[in-house]
Amino acid sequence: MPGFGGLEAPNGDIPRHSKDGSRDSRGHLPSLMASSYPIAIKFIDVCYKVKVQGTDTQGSSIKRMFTHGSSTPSDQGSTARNQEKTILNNITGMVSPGEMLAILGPSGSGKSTLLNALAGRLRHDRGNFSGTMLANNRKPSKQIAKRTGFVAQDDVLYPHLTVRETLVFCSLLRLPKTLSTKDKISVAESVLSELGLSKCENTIIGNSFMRGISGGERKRVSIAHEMLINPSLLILDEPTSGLDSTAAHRLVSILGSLAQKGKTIVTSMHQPSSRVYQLFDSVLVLSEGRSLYFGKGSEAMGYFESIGFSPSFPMNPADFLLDLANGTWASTSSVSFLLHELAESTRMN
Ligand SMILES: Nc1ncnc2c1ncn2[C@@H]1O[C@H](COP(=O)(O)OP(=O)(O)OP(=O)(O)O)[C@@H](O)[C@H]1O
Repeated sequence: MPGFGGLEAPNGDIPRHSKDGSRDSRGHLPSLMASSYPIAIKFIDVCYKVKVQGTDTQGSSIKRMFTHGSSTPSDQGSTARNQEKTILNNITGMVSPGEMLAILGPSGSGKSTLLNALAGRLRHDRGNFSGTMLANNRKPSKQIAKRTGFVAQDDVLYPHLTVRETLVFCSLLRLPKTLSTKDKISVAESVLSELGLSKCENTIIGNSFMRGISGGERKRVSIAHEMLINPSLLILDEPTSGLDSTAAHRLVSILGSLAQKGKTIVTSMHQPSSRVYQLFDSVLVLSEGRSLYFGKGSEAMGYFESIGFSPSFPMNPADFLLDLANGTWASTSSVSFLLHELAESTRMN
């Protein structure tokens, strides 16, 4: 298990790009990919509940639509009432600089909600958030938010621009005025090559009507877009969705190399291959908003075996964990049974 100590942030507000655009002894801009401000994240007992509207009689609101509001005898007495839905239920974990944490779980298990919570993007007016969220052992500040890059599931890119134009345009808009135009362009070029986009730099982004770059390249452009501001914490929601396993492996390898440069990477993933799974330092497995496992990816199978859950033939660990989270692994492995076993083993340790 990763230690819970976390790195202390350096004192003061260290700029991500030096304000005067100063260069090192060889005349280069400061390294863009190395993190000058490491961020360690801890989240403890995170809960998120939302109010959803329910009715006493199932389907009565739909029936009312078809009967133009006139109530049927069976509807009489049914009233709309607010029910509370728990989307995240006591989720605890941490990730340090230099590490990649993968959040795994079936569709609807709460992965995106947790990522939004970690990025400070949860709408508090839409739900009730509780728990502790710490960045470098303190309440996340605005400085942390500025150093956080978020790559959403659905990217928004201009289809008519080429890859290079996209990144240069974004660099000119997002980087500080104190950097010269030439330096901003060189930042864009450096990110472009770091993410392996040089081959397609002059191809348009495209969309469903105009053929452009491939799906994998598109995902890398979205990541590059965030990398321009040299974030210390990079959060990605399903960056490999729609990619084949080779492209997914390539993309996650790039994320791994960013982590090795001191960045903190948190990513959700739907169905990683075993090759991709090996690249994760730690994994958090969610099932219906509850945590089934948090720890080193390499120790997950051994852990489940120790409490009586192991596949009868060699399996991709990610597939096995997803089967557990879905409750489809074996007849006795319903999620509630598994959670009961986990609770028992925690109580005994
Ligand atoms: N504001 C909200 N109001 C009501 N339900 C919500 C709200 N936000 C999320 N949910 C529900 O919470 C559950 C978790 O959603 P979330 O998007 O976090 O899941 P996910 O694991 O990321 O799913 P996917 O892999 O399909 O993207 C879903 O059932 C979703 O419908």
